[in-house]
Amino acid sequence: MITSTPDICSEIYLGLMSGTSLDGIDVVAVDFADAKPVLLGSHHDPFPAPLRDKLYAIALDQPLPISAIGQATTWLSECYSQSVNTLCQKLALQPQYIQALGCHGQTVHHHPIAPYPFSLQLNNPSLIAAKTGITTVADFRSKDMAYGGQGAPLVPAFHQALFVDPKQTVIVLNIGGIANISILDPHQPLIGYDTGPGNMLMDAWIKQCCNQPFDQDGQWAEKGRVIPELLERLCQEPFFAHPHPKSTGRELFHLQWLAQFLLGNERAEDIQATLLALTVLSITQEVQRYSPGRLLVCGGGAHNRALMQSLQSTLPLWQVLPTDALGVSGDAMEAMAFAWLARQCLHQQAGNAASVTGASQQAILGGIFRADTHLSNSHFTRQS
Ligand SMILES: Nc1ncnc2c1ncn2[C@@H]1O[C@H](COP(=O)(O)OP(=O)(O)OP(=O)(O)O)[C@@H](O)[C@H]1O
Ligand SMILES: CC(=O)N[C@H]1[C@@H]2OC[C@@H](O2)[C@@H](O)[C@@H]1O[C@H](C)C(=O)O
Repeated sequence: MITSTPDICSEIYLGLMSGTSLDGIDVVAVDFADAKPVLLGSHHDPFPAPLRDKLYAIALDQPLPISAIGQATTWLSECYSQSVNTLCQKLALQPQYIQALGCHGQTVHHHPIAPYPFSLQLNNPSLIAAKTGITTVADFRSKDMAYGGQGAPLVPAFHQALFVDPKQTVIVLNIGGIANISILDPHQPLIGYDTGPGNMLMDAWIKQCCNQPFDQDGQWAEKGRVIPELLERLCQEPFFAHPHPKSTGRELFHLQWLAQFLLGNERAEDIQATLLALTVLSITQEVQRYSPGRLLVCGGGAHNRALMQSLQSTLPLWQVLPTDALGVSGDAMEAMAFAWLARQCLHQQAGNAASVTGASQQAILGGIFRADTHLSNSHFTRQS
């Protein structure tokens, strides 16, 4: 809870992220008045199951009428607005005290290397501005791609602002649906890239085999044994050997991708153990390229005990810690980054790190969709 009412010149921004895991909506309120951003509060809403199914179908290219995509976008944006309004009510925060909301949208397709590259996030920021009364910043990836960048990952610059340490290498590892790393070497330009699957394949496999949304603490994976030949086949995927800058998504790492490597006689829990090993190996082979220091883990995968133990035992020279140990919530990290990116946009500062995405230059990211609360006759009341 906020203990005092902020003044109208506040530095309070909201950030909203719904990531590639498709588990739901994270919204945060952040105060940037001091050198270190302060998380004022957060809220999570799972997606309604039928919306989640629609978003999956769109992301997996299942045949759907275009109207279904339009409707899903409106539905999703109504859910986003509801989550924002719930957080504001929880914190007793009025829209006029909030500078802006940074709303990432829902990635359904990401094709940074293509004849006409694009990264598609479903989002209706005009609707969100209308329903929340908060100026909404959206479409963060397109400008970076217009300059030839990958459009992802965008969080490394925020990781750098939070965690750079003049005395040692710090790598920030986000384990969401996809895993990505930010390499914070005090003597080198910022680097960051996606390493491959985070939880995405493990989630999909346990959903198919056990109808569970995810493998709690990696317990099911721990019941299985890694199949070395399968792991080796999975590691042949060219994405893993590709040099950075690079980024990926559900369009590459899905169950059909996995199916092509299966012989059909494997035990289901052994496959899960092998998928966990793939996540660990694809991360650690990248981390080991850099001089040892601290590996700070955020995203939902930081809750997976088996995954965290395997990371630490594979990287004995590294200190593996959740970012929470340094006072920054790993569950709120990505949404906080989009609050920061919204602020960068309003302050006309760069949001991308060209050394990360490969863009030809830094750029102000995002489009601004203004709230209408200052217009006459708009006694703004939030709509649900
Ligand atoms: N206790 C737990 N044990 C194992 N896995 C967990 C646990 N808690 C969360 N997870 C994993 O974290 C996932 C959600 O992570 P997160 O919210 O970081 O994803 P995201 O924001 O969608 O991803 P991305 O970073 O790709 O955008 C869940 O789908 C699940 O796989
Ligand atoms: C296209 C897209 O949505 N990519 C996500 C995804 O989820 C994790 C990883 O892949 C990262 O590259 C990115 O998200 C974070 C927020 C980023 O841009 O840094």
